[in-house]
Amino acid sequence: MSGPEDLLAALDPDQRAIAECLRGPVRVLAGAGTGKTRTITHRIAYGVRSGVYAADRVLAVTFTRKAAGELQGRLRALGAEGVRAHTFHGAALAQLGYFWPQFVGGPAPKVLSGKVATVSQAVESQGWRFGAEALRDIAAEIEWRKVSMLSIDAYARRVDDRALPSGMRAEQMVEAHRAYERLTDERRQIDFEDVLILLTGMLETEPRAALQVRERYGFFTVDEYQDVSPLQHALLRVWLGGRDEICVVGDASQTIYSFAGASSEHLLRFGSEHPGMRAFTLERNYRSAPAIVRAANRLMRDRPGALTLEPLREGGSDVAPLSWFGSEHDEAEAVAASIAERIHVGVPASEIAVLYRTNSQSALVEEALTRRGVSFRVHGGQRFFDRADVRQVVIMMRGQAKVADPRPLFQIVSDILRSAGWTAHPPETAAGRERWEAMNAILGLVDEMPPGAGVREFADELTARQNAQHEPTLDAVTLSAIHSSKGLEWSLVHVIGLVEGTLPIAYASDEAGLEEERRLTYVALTRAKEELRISGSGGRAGRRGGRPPSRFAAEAGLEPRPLDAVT
Ligand SMILES: Nc1ncnc2c1ncn2[C@@H]1O[C@H](COP(=O)(O)OP(=O)(O)OP(=O)(O)O)[C@@H](O)[C@H]1O
Repeated sequence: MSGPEDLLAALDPDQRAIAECLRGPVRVLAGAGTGKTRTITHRIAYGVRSGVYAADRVLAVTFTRKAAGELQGRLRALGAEGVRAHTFHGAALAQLGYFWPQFVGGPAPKVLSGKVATVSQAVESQGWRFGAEALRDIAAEIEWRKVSMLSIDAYARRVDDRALPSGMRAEQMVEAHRAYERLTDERRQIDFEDVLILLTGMLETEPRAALQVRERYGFFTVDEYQDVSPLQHALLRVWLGGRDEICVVGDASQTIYSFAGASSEHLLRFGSEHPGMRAFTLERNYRSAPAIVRAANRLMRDRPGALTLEPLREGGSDVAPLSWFGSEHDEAEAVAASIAERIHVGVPASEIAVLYRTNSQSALVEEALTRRGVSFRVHGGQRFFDRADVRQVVIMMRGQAKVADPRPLFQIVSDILRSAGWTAHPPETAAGRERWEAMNAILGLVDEMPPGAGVREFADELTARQNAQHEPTLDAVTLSAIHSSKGLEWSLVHVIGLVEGTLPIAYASDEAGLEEERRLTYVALTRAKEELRISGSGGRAGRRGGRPPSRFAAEAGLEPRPLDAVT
């Protein structure tokens, strides 16, 4: 492998200055597509390979397992193997499991996979009945209280300012919180947020535990820092224990989890918490064609903390105005037809995404794509390496690695896939197709192996990817909620449902709510590299209606032309 300096050659001067600033505190304000992930991975790899960081003392933190997997994969590719990339939750869970037997005794309590079932029982124990939606709202409210670090009494003092499910009184909501906590205590269960709360408390009160963590981790990097919650922020502070070896990167315009307690204030006020801060800004956009960057800039113009992106790429066509349809059904059909046509002319399916505000919007597009035989993958569904068929193949590959096999790697791998049911031609059904694409993606990884690699190296690569949840690219169109698309990019992006009531969503009625919807739209638009298509429809499937186009289309300069509009 080349020397550490070569790593810097892949960066522009601004990015390079950040990579070379290896000691904290460092804050990077980076607009969409300006290479912030590239910059922080190179910075970490440069620090490791130049000997400033010991790889096993570096912790890179992100918000989703997918992002952590990506980060881990990119670091590995840059020769920073031993660095850990985790979500806050993943890192906290591992530490809690480690310290609990030492400082509390016995195994750590079981973590609930979700709250709604327990909330439902808690509500029932009070003799109340609420529908499924209200139960989800109560669970979300419990989450919000915990990530905001409010005790139930402190919450009770603020409950009057909170939006509650219809028919629910403020005292009932507070009592629901108490009943939920009683139930989980009795059952010795903890939830997602408790993991962070308990670990933070333990590190604050057990100096020996704090010392161990601080010895273990000396250098912290947090990606997407604009979405840090007060609870995550508190945990980060105890991890640091007064040290300044931290680099945070984020973009206030991409804060899309305020509803769940996140706040870009931590990013914007980082300097007052870390007075020696070295501040950097990245505004050159490498990702998107200029017309896409212009639309994104227009949408965010004059918003607090917004950066103005400078398009670096040249060419590309204009972004077409909002396509407006009579119904969601017609919109889904048109989007699927256009995608099928683009694939037909050679755009890889893996470079196409359909993004939407709420998960329920994907069903019509799924149907329309299935009818056209287009493979797709719903992002946020089952994780690649959790699929039973993929797990089986990984095990078979490890078994095969134990025997000396002189055949070329491609042949060995395709034979194993065949014995797991893979065929050279795709099956017709959607489920069969999904499985086929998964097998194909494994075969595709053979091409990424260095020349001369054998089945043992391949099995090791699969295992490393499995451990890091670093998924291969599937040859399929991605369907994703905008929230889950953060950090990702595709050549062609369709943003559907740009309609008042959907984006912005109906319940975002106050200023803060609308601004969050605007940022969500900004995240969606800035995922596109070459081509961005936006659409909406006046009527809901099966219903007549007259909802107008989203205000954000006009604000981005993409309002429907009068001729396109169907009223
Ligand atoms: N110096 C560079 N030279 C060439 N391409 C670059 C450079 N920096 C970034 N890019 C490209 O720009 C795109 C965006 O980079 P990256 O994914 O790191 O951005 P990001 O800032 O994390 O984006 P976002 O915040 O929107 O998710 C990628 O395709 C990346 O390869």
